[in-house]
Amino acid sequence: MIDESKFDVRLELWALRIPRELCKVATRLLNGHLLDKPRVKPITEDPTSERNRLVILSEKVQNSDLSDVPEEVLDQLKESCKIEVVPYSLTLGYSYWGADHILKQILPPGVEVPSSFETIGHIAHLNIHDELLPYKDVIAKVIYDKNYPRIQTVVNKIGTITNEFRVPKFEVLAGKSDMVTEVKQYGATFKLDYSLVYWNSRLEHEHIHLVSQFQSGETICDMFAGIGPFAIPAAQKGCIVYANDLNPDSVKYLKINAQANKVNDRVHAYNLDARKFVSQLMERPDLEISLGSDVTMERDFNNCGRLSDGGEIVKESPPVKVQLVVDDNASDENDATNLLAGTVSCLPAAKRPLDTCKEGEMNGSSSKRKGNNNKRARSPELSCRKTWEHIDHVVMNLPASALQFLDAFRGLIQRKYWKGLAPWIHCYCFMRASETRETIIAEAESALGAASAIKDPVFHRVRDVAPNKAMYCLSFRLPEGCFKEDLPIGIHSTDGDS
Ligand SMILES: C[S@@+](CC[C@H](N)C(=O)[O-])C[C@H]1O[C@@H](n2cnc3c(N)ncnc32)[C@H](O)[C@@H]1O
Repeated sequence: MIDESKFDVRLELWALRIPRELCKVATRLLNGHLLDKPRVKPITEDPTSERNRLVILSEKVQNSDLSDVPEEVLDQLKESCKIEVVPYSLTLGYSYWGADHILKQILPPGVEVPSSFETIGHIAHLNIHDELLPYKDVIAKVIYDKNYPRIQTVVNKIGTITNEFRVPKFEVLAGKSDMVTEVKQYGATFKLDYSLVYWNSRLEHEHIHLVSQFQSGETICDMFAGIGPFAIPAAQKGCIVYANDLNPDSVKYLKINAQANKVNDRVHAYNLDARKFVSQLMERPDLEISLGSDVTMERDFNNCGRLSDGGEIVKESPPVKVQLVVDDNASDENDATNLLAGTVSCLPAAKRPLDTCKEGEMNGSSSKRKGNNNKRARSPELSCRKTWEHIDHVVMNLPASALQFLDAFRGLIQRKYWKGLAPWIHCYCFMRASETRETIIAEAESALGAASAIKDPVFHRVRDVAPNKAMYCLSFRLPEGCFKEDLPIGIHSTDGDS
């Protein structure tokens, strides 16, 4: 498909034939007059003799009398050996040139050369503009050739993302059709199927920036967790994370990743709509049963269900409404399955309130621990979370609509059960040129309910996503006005009451 010989550039140069033991001396003396091309060594074998080497001179040395090299340099060289000047031909071919150079020659003049791409493990993700689509195969081939073996699959995004899982459609343009890959971020490993789940390598700094605000031992609720780029590092830091995603494939990989990073006893995975998830997590159950053993009880999960082997959500019946005390000891196996199956072990309700579950007691101080997180002993305190009593941080990374999901918090928390400060909400959103911080806050407050003024909001610019559109994170403490007792009569959470 590519005629590689078209990229050959032949250079006619001069070289010095010298005894091989003088290579070092010659290189030092001829500094500034040697061939200077990336990835090409200026000293090479002499095809006529084992005992000699050829020292290739720069293109600036144009004559065999070496008149372009200062006389004192030549004199010093001549003191060491007899100098023989020989012609030297060098061909810089397809394998020599970078993708940018080759694509510039292939593509029409004036177009932007698409030689950069997002890397997801072994996959290169291109967004080829319409005008360059006729060249998509050759572009992919060049990018593949120039980045192999690091890159083994080159894909192009087709159309715009329309599905709720935020997963683009891709066509594989070069290399193997394997979309399951592995990404490393700040010491964590993430396995994912890029054709089935959301992933954005450009958010790496943001993931770690947000997690840096969490303290070991805190409870985190991640409403749109994906495959776990907030959840896993937070758990590695010593947090207990309740992580949810509507996409069953994301939950599948979230659990795989929790296991692979040895934090599966700290990450509890759910496959629910985010509104239902927070309401089930933060609303106090009707009836508290504390049996002091692992007696299995059923719980009303309303319209949610468990993950079947095929990944669909299976509805359970009959519903029995009891308190959910999360069985963290079951988390090694499969949290989503345990919880969503409607069968949970009712462990002893926390013997101590949450705020006594301190870092050092919980896990031997994971943040200070060197090396692998899994070396800590499993602690019974991992089971002590009552999420309707306290959650420290809620992460909402679905920028296109997370603000609207804030309505899930209306009247959700009951002050009489809640312990400590209201949770921090970290709500990602887009801000267009026509919008301001004030309009974003107004939208958030409207979703939270009329009585809920957001105090001391913190805006953090994440990245520009288009010329007139930036991604932000709006952080604030859930306003007091959202507590059930303070809600004006008639305003309720949209999903928590079902
Ligand atoms: C922008 S991605 C962010 C994922 C992850 N936090 C990250 O940073 O990679 C948004 C995620 O929300 C999930 N999602 C979309 N709608 C949802 C809903 N109604 N409830 C729960 N999750 C949802 C998608 O499947 C997707 O994984």
